[in-house]
Amino acid sequence: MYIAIEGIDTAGKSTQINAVSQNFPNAIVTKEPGATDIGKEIREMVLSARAQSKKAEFLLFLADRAEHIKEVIEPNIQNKMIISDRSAVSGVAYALIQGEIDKKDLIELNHFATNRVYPQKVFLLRLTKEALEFRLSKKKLDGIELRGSEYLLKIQDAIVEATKLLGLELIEIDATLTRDEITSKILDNINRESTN
Ligand SMILES: Nc1ncnc2c1ncn2[C@@H]1O[C@H](COP(=O)(O)OP(=O)(O)OP(=O)(O)O)[C@@H](O)[C@H]1O
Ligand SMILES: Cc1cn([C@H]2C[C@H](O)[C@@H](COP(=O)(O)O)O2)c(=O)[nH]c1=O
Repeated sequence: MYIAIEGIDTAGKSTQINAVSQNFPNAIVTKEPGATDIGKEIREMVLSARAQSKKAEFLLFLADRAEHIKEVIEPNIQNKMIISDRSAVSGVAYALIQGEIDKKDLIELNHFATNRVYPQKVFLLRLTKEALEFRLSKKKLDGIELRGSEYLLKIQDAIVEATKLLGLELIEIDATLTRDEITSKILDNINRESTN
């Protein structure tokens, strides 16, 4: 099974991936951007937010995604549990908010990059404005986080739209619950699927 943990910056994705993966010792734990050699270089470029063109930024994320699908997802999707920190859903959501690329093109370009290989389940960790601002205040912000909480909250809504546009299953979880409560909700959902 290929699952993606989605959410805006500081929603608790890494925390949950660490906890959930303890229950799947053979799982492939991966992320976008930056899981492959080329992806690591792309990650540095995009997080410094140097691209003047939003289209260039989108295409860099898409190049990272194509490499990730080819190197990490496709070789493992048949027989391994894959747990990914972000996915094409983030790609579509961030680009929806930029507004420079037509929705239909966004989806088609992602189909092209991914060979239509997508997560079977997308878990969205949903933050409140207060919790987001508190968590941002506790860390050194990268170029994208410096765009601010209003921007990130729009992305959170766009994640829901992106999941629908891609036709994927979305499970929303309140990211202000305790770490253990969130982990249990994710595991219950995954296990419910595998016993059906
Ligand atoms: N359920 C929770 N309750 C309170 N704090 C939490 C919870 N989950 C994570 N945190 C804290 O919030 C901060 C961000 O968590 P984490 O790094 O897991 O988020 P992230 O979504 O991976 O962030 P980013 O996208 O910025 O890398 C950390 O300080 C973490 O300890
Ligand atoms: C996949 C993807 C990501 N982003 C943004 C989202 C975050 O601000 C960063 C990634 O940082 P993280 O610490 O790994 O969460 O990149 C984006 O704008 N477009 C994308 O396709």
